[in-house]
Amino acid sequence: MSSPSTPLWPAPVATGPVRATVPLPGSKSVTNRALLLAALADGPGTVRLALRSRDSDLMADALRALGATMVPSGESASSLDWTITPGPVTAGAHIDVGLAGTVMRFVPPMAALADGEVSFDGDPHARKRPMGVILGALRALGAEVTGDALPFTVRGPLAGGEVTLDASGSSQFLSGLLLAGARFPKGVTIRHEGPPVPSQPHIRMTVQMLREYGVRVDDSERDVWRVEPGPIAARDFTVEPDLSNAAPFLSAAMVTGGTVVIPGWPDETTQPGDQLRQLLADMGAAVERTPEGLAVTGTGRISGIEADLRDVAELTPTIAALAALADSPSRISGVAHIRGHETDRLAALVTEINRLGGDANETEDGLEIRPRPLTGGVFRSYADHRMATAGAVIGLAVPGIEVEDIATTGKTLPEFASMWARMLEEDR
Ligand SMILES: O=C(O)C1=C[C@@H](OP(=O)(O)O)[C@@H](O)[C@H](O)C1
Ligand SMILES: C=C(OP(=O)(O)O)C(=O)O
Repeated sequence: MSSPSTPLWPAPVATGPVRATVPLPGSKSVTNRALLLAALADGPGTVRLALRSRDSDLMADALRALGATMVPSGESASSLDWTITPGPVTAGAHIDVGLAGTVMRFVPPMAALADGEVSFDGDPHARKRPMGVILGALRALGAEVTGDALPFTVRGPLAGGEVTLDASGSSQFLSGLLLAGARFPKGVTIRHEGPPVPSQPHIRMTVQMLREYGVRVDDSERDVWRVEPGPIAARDFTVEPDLSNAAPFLSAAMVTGGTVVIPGWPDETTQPGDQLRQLLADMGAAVERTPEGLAVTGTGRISGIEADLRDVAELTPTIAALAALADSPSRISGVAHIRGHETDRLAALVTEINRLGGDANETEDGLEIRPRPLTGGVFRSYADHRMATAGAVIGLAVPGIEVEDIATTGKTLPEFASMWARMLEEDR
């Protein structure tokens, strides 16, 4: 059970319909791509409104260790601007990836540009996250790599060229190779062979951002991506709000029958969190773009959902939390690979929902969740930010929920607990 090192957070129960406007800091996925592209660019550039969180700090530290000069300015609790001056990618560093998929999958291909060894390790659970596919690809492209999981070392330089891999375990295997690929002497051509690649919007995010940084990318053939060798153009880049982190706040509107507005919701975006507009509507919310931002209004009743979440896998914990509070059964499919996320999310969600008296089970590639009254108790987070926020969502409606280690939300949203409290106090 819990120990003093993982304190319990009494999840606040909503006393009425939530009415709040919740500005969100920058997207983790966009921030960490932009920082890396800026560090590989052909001159100094800026990344504005970057997320400030554990995952983005780890990325900044890694880029510094590999030779980039990273100067922060305009810092607030959860946001800052970076001025980044690239340098030659240097060997000899040890990189701590924490539990960040974007650091453990995006940085090794960049490290393979160095003329010498770079070593990697991370949190205990990071050693369990799948790495073999991308490390095998780096070997095939000419780098020397020890190990198939963390800890490992990468020794470049590599030539680049063509590689075939199975990215069904994580879209990040593709994104990592594509992001640094323009700097490989031969560029990179990646052919995916295997079951469908998850989190496709994140691959589109990678391709679009590469193009915005002046890189030529051909994604015209299904399951094949080609990045031409050439410079990455330095630029001034501004990060969008994190739409996946909007999920628990918008869920609060659904659970309490209130309204939550997220300012700055982009008209067009590659972020998978944009699909919350449809998913929450399917579960019974009214979703509206207003001049103030995206407004989600709930009725207090939540409909169960049948959804393939393969493209938006990182939303699964929040959707499962809503499903546990719904008045009809839910079936979530397409997300077998989230067993390799921050924790085995399918096992964790079933264990925690059922511990509260719920009725959930794993399927081969997802979850089934049937309505049942829940009771208070400990909701474990497994060092997973999205498990912690899922517990907070359930706690709005179920008295006595105590979320273990709410500070783990610092992975992508260090201010979560105070933002949650402010949302519940606010009355627009
Ligand atoms: O590239 C990215 O920024 C991400 C890709 C996805 O990974 P998977 O493809 O492993 O699901 C997503 O779940 C993760 O939160 C962020
Ligand atoms: C899967 C996630 O993160 P990571 O970038 O560590 O893979 C997530 O944020 O839900």
